[in-house]
Amino acid sequence: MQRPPENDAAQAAVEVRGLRKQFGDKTAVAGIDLTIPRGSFYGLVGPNGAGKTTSLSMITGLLRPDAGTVTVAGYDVWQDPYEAKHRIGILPDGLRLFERLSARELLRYTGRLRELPAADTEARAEALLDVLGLAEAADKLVVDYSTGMRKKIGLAAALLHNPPVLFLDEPFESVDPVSAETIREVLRQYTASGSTVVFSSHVMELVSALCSHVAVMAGGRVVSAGTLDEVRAGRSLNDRFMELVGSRADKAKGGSLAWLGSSSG
Ligand SMILES: Nc1ncnc2c1ncn2[C@@H]1O[C@H](COP(=O)(O)OP(=O)(O)OP(=O)(O)O)[C@@H](O)[C@H]1O
Repeated sequence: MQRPPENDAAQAAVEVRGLRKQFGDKTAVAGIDLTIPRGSFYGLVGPNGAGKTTSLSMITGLLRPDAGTVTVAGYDVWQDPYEAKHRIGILPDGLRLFERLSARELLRYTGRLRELPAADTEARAEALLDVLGLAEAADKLVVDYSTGMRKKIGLAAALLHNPPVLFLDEPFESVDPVSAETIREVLRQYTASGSTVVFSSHVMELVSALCSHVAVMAGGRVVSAGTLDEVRAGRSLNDRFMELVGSRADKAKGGSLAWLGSSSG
C-alpha cells in the first residue's frame, strides 16, 4: 500500500465517509461523514443512544462497520490496520485493564505492545504517572484503583506512544475536579503541538471550553458539525444542542409525574 504524505498539513487527521452500523433492526449509526482537522480538539456530543460510542468504536478499529470508510492520518483503519492503529491512542468506554498488574507494570506492558524502546517507556511512564497524580499509587494493583484512577491510567496508556490522534470516550466521567483540570492541561498541550483529540462528552460547558470543533449526533446521524462557532450559531452550545436534539424537559413538566415528591406518608 502506498504511503500517504504524512507531512501534508492539509490532510485531515480523521476522515469518515458513509459509516454505518445496524444491530438487528436498530440502526445505531446511519451512514455518517466527518472530517476532523489536524490539531483540532474535536467534541462528539449527543443524547444517550445517539451512536457516539458505536461510531468511535468503528473509527478506532474496534467494531467492524457494515459500510463506510475511515482513514486516520491517511491510513485506512480497516484496510491498513497496523499503520492506522500505530497512529491512534484510545481510551474506550468501559475500559478493560489487566487488573493484576500495577500501573507501572501496565505501562511497561503497553510500551512492549507499542514496540517502544524500554528506556523511552520508563521515562515516559514516570512522567505520565507523575503529571496524572498516580506516582504514589504506581505499584498498587489496578484492581484496587478507583474509577477515576482507572481513567487516568487508561489515559496514560493511550498517550504512551505519543500518537498523532487520541480518541477518548467520556474521559472526564468519575474524575475529580483537580485531576480533570490536569487532564485538560495535558490535552491542551498535546493539541497545541499539532496532535488531534477526539472525545465524546455529555458536558456542554466542558465541550464549549475545550473544543475547537464539534459534531452533534442524534438518532445515529450527524445533525450538525463544524467549528464550535459554526455549530453554536451565536447561541450557547447547550441551547443549540437542545434545539438540534429536542429537549424533553416539557415532558417532565406535563402531569404524568404529578405523583412525584411532597410525599404525605
Ligand atoms: N452491541 C449492541 N447490540 C445492540 N444494540 C446496541 C449495541 N451497541 C449499541 N447498541 C444500540 O445502538 C444505539 C447507539 O448506542 P451507543 O452506545 O453508540 O450510543 P451513545 O451515543 O454512545 O450513548 P450514551 O451517551 O448513552 O453512551 C443505542 O440504541 C444502543 O442501544
